[in-house]
Amino acid sequence: MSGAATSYGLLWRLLRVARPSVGQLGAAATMALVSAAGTLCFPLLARRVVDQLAAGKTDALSIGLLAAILVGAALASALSAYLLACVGHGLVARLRAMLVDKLLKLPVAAFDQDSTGERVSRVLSDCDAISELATKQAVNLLTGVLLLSGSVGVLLMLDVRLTLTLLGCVAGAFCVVIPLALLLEGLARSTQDRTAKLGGILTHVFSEIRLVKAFTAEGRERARSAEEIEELRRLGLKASKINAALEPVIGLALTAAIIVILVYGTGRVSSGAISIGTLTAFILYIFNVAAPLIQLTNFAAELQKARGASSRIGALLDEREEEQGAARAACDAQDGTLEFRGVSFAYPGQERRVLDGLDLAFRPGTTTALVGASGNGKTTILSLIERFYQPSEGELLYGGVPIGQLGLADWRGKIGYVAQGAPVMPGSVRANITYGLPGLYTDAMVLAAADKAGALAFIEQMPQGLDTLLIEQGNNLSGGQRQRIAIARMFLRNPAILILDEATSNLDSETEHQVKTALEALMQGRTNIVVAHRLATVVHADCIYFLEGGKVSGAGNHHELISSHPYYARLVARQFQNVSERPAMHG
Ligand SMILES: Nc1ncnc2c1ncn2[C@@H]1O[C@H](COP(=O)(O)OP(=O)(O)OP(=O)(O)O)[C@@H](O)[C@H]1O
Repeated sequence: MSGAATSYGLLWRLLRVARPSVGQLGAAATMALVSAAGTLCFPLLARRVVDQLAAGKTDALSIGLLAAILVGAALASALSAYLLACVGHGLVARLRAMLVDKLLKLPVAAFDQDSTGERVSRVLSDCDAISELATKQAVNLLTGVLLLSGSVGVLLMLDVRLTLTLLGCVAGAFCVVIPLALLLEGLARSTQDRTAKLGGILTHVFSEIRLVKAFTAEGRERARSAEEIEELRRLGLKASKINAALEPVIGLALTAAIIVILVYGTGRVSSGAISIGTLTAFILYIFNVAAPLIQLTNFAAELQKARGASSRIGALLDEREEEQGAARAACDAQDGTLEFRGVSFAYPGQERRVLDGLDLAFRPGTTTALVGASGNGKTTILSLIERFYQPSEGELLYGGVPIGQLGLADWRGKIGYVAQGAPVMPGSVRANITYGLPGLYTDAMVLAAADKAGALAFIEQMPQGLDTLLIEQGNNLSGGQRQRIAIARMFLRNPAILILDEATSNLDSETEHQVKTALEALMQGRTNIVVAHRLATVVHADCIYFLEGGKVSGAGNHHELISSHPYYARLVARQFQNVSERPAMHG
């Protein structure tokens, strides 16, 4: 299939799934046709009235009819515009909801690219282009064709020579106008792309504003945006130049057409070939011919825009979704050992293996620690457990069943992950503690969980307690408070597999003790996986995996590793001698 056919096919596919209301669209088209018919009749009636006036007669009925047609056409046009807006807004809303749904179903890997934010906002605004084409432009095409063919038909009946003169004038004018209009459309598209790019850059900058300010990188960011802003200025200026030229060109062309028709037409009136009313009708029909031609030019431009938009949306809709797995439920924690068997992994699009033939076992009722210098794949192991990525080789088994065969939601429901940064979502403290949990929780249950996590005291001190709103990224909470909210969530979630990414690293010693006690209670009977940055955290683990270069270079409990793994023994000696040497782990 050719590229053009594919993009038209995509456009059609999107229109079908967005289901514009056929009833409303039909009513809008009918109203637009009524308005076009009124516009078409108006010059003919005006001709009659003018001829009557020229003959010294006044016909109240004709004048009344003329006024009624004018008002009726205007009302029908307004109603059509309103109905089209209704259809358009509904269509955009459905397309956007569909895209958001799709985005939520994409795997984590789809969001690893740098331009994700820009792509998402671009695609969401692309919906407008599809809606514009399906509603306003489709009806414009219909009325445009009707008005143009109707007008030309009527004019030919009135006077063939004058009609050909008129068409020649209008065609000449459009030879200049159409290229300018298409150029303008291209510029509008480039402007949209650049605006989306600038939006992407600024979203990044402001979500990491602390980093920018801490490193006094305002100048660098200003320069980065300045490039886009300058390009937008250049595009805007170009568009303004064309716009500035376009209006006078259209004005001049129409005036020239009127003059030609007047000069030529007056001669025809003098010779008695046509009446003065017919000449008036001709002048009025100039607009009936010019307006649809402008509409058709717009339609061509909007069609190009919608094709571009639909190919971007189509590409997103065709992206592979996260595998949901079979409906098979995961087994219970008691018999569910989580195993990595010969697991290797390279991030999508990269050759380097971050994990290389790993064999790991995480047993129920035990705590397993992952230890290793920074960048050795600890977080990657957690991502594979969460099924954010698929292993390149080997498999993960739970209770002997490959985890890919388990229902994804069921599987993730078994895991509780307390991430290092403990991100929070915008919303109340209550909404954050119960985030993603099915069922209803009473305040008493939420507060009991907060109490166990050592979060009760600071929640009670907040102005609205559980109803206090946490702003974006939880900036009105300290790191330790965010972590305790995340831990409280775990108490309610009650997961079979508990992943702690050094969950107590952000707490002061008093709270740390409190949370550790609570965590110990929480960890009872679960499969606990701890990513440790401080060796003190792993001393009591049942098993420690020491990761180096994507492989396990040592496994065993603390004492076993001290005797079998010289590097581990050296780190322990150094860290327990001098706590300040902790960063050695992050070598
Ligand atoms: N989304 C990604 N795309 C490509 N490479 C990645 C991605 N995430 C991590 N990596 C790379 O994979 C390697 C392992 O990263 P990982 O985050 O698993 O290490 P880590 O042991 O958890 O480090 P740390 O202790 O600093 O958190 C690193 O070299 C990192 O650059």
